[in-house]
Amino acid sequence: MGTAPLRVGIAGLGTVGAGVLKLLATQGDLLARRVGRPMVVTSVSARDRNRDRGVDLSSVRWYDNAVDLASDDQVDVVVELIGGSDGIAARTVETALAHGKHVVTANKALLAHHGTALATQAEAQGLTLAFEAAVAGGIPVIKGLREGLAANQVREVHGILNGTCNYILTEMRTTGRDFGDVLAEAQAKGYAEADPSFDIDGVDAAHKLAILTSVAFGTRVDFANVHVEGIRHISALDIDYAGQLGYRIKLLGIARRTENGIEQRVNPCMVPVGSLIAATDGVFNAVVADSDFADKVALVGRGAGAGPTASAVVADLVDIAIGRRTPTFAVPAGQLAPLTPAPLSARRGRYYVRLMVVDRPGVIADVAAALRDQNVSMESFLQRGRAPGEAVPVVLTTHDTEEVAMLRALAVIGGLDAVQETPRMIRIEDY
Ligand SMILES: NC(=O)C1=CN([C@@H]2O[C@H](COP(=O)(O)OP(=O)(O)OC[C@H]3O[C@@H](n4cnc5c(N)ncnc54)[C@H](O)[C@@H]3O)[C@@H](O)[C@H]2O)C=CC1
Ligand SMILES: N[C@@H](CC=O)C(=O)O
Ligand code: NA
Repeated sequence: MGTAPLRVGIAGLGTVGAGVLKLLATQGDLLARRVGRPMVVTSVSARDRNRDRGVDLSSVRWYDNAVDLASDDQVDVVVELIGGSDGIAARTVETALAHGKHVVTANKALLAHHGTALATQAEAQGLTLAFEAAVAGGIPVIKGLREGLAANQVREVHGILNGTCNYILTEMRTTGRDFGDVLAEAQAKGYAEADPSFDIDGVDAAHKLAILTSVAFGTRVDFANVHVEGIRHISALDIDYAGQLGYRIKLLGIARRTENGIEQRVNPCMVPVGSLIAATDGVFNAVVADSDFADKVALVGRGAGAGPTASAVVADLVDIAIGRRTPTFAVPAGQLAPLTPAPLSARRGRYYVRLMVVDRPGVIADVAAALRDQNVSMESFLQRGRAPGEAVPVVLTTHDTEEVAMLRALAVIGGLDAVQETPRMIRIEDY
């Protein structure tokens, strides 16, 4: 350590990279006072050298190839802000570690796929691999879990982990705007991934959940065992019915310890209107950890965007500058346990179902019979208006039931002549 500057190389100068440059330029004095030495950007790499990023880079070394930056001997820490699970981002991080440099990254895709291996590589050399920005943007959720809740056994972590989806669902509900329009706006604001299908298909939230699970439960990062559903099929009709029933629809990530193993899933859920999760709107994320001694702890904040994400990146740089070190995923990488996945079909809980049903006598009796045959008990039933001979929405909610029974009943219901579209099922979580 000492008072020598911490020399930072930044690979990737897009939304987050430019945000980090701006933050370091703005807060330089404050940070130097806090860590006892300056943090200096010595090298950068991006695709377009000529783009104006609002910061003078004339005295900074420029690399067309980020992998070359990763072996620059005037760099102590490589900040990887390119993105992608493989390719250039992975090679940059591996090269940096191989050259004895600490790494800070916001790249959840990379960590979800290679987190355990990279942590092993970093820890073997006494290096830091830090990623606060990778999960829930500016919210200090990794530090909160890993350091703040270090004394606890975590039972469950759940929350809103994708700002783009939450922004879309919020705008659709409050303004009635079209899905595609709102997505374009989220992209313009710098919230979405380079390929926004990662956001709307739930993959980005699943990457983050896989990382959270590892930190919370001391298991190897296991993205392959996350059940993933996105928000493409959520219609204005479902959002409206959710409101009538006293719920909001949110895309949630849930990691839960069960008697069958650890359940990891990302899917749209209905949550009660009065809950913290329901009240978390727009680009905000919320993460709730339930643990044995601390009980429930909730963190809420901006999950995407230049400023909040840069704040998390620089917080990791502060740790490196002052020599504050912890195992990458809370437990030394070599001691992370393999994850035993709990089958999602074992979930017990309530369900919302929407059917598009031809309005004719006897149909509802057939639906009710299919539910009865699987021991699924109905809690409420809604059919508004009549349109004899035409398809009308029919909505029902269930009491607690096993997912496997629900799915069997829906397979029968979906096969009825009078049911016109694939039944839509949304899990209800009483958070
Ligand atoms: N945008 C956000 O709100 C958040 C983004 N992240 C993550 O941060 C990372 C960066 O995201 P954004 O800044 O939004 O992306 P972006 O697309 O705005 O920026 C990517 C940067 O990487 C550079 N790049 C691409 N290929 C390159 C190559 N071969 N060599 C050198 N540079 C290359 C581009 O020129 C660009 O400067 C991703 O991993 C993303 O998932 C994490 C949290 C929030
Ligand atoms: N695309 C992501 C960015 C932050 O991780 C999101 O929308 O949450
Ligand atoms: Na974070």
